[in-house]
Amino acid sequence: MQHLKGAPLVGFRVVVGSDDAGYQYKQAIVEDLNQDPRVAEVIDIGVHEGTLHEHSYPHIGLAAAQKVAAGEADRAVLVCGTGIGMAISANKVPGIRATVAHDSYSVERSILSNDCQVLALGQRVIGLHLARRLVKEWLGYAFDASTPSGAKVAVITDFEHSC
Ligand SMILES: O=C(CO)[C@H](O)COP(=O)(O)O
Repeated sequence: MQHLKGAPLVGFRVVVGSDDAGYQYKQAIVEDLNQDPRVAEVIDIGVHEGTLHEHSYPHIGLAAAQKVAAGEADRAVLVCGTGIGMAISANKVPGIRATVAHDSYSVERSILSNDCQVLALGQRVIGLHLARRLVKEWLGYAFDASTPSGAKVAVITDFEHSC
């Protein structure tokens, strides 16, 4: 992902995943991201039609977060019934900051305050149009480690490194 101050963000590699309860929204989000000029690569890690029940939210949430932590993707968007299980799972991977966010302000702050790489959404909680809009907005924000928020996020990173 390229981030030149003041210029639009481009070149995102985004992992997208869901369990069976988030499959419909995941498909729509994959389609949107494939059309988004800011996105260089969409990595759909499932679930897929025909194997909807093969993997549950922890499998997908952990696998997506591992890709981000390994530097194979910049961000991940994950959908389950509530988003909660995906966020909990993704947060177990060292270096990952994942959150559920179902409103514009929280989506904005999840990047600008918290440098979250993972956005989790609940298909059983919000409407499809809002989910799609939130993902679009989410790609418009970049964290700036030189702001006061940078030092706060660094406390979390330092703690992880000390464990
Ligand atoms: O929302 C979920 C986890 O947070 C998941 O889609 C459904 O989980 P379940 O209620 O345990 O089936």
